[in-house]
Amino acid sequence: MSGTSTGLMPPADAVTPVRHPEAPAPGELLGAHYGQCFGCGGGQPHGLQLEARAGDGVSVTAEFTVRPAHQGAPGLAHGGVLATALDETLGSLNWLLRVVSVTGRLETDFLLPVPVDTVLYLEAEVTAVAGRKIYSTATGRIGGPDGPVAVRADAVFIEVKVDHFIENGRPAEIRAAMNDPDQIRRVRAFEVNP
Ligand SMILES: CCCCCCCC/C=C\CCCCCCCC(=O)SCCNC(=O)CCNC(=O)[C@H](O)C(C)(C)COP(=O)(O)OP(=O)(O)OC[C@H]1O[C@@H](n2cnc3c(N)ncnc32)[C@H](O)[C@@H]1OP(=O)(O)O
Repeated sequence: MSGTSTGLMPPADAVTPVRHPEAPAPGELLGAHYGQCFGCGGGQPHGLQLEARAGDGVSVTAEFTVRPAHQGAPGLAHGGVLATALDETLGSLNWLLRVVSVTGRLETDFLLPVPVDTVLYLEAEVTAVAGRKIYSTATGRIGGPDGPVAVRADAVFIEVKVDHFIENGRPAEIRAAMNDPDQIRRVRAFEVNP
């Protein structure tokens, strides 16, 4: 773990992450966890529409194409959008652990500017688990797996129950999600009785 903040250092009792036996096979597309998610949902026209695939062990890969709606400076991706791409890729590690978790801390290094039309190739892996704390790291490369690293992040995600969303989300969206069979099916991948 190369995080520089104290909260990103796994404690001494942290353990090696274990891929869930029913995790999607390496290479399998993971799909959106929520259709209206700004990071991965197909229902957000200006969203990132990031597509993640299961990797080996507790890892994922993902691709995100930078579009004009994602600009900060002329012709360049906004840093917050790039942080979102890293956050979303790290969040999709949930599918490999079969645990629901949310970002507690995300530390991002921006190493190169990322032009519009770039395909950002992302890789993320869980490095350690300590109780509810899931430590992970990610990189984003320009153009493909052998491209130069433009952004990188270290994170700690915190495991939550599905109730976290039910209790905190706006009621209208929660009701709609609970009435959507696709959404319930996705949640069942994490918990039997959401
Ligand atoms: C049918 C209904 C439909 C539902 C559909 C749902 C589908 C779901 C599927 C998949 C979802 C995946 C979504 C991924 C999306 C991409 C990722 C995001 O952007 S997530 C959004 C941004 N993040 C937040 O909004 C978190 C806001 N924060 C919180 O809610 C709380 O602070 C929370 C849950 C993180 C922790 O609160 P506590 O009260 O549960 O727990 P405490 O006791 O504070 O912390 C537990 C342990 O974690 C450490 N911790 C907490 N925050 C930390 C931090 N910031 N840095 C380091 N450690 C932290 C603490 O020190 C503690 O550690 P010690 O067990 O004592 O050793």
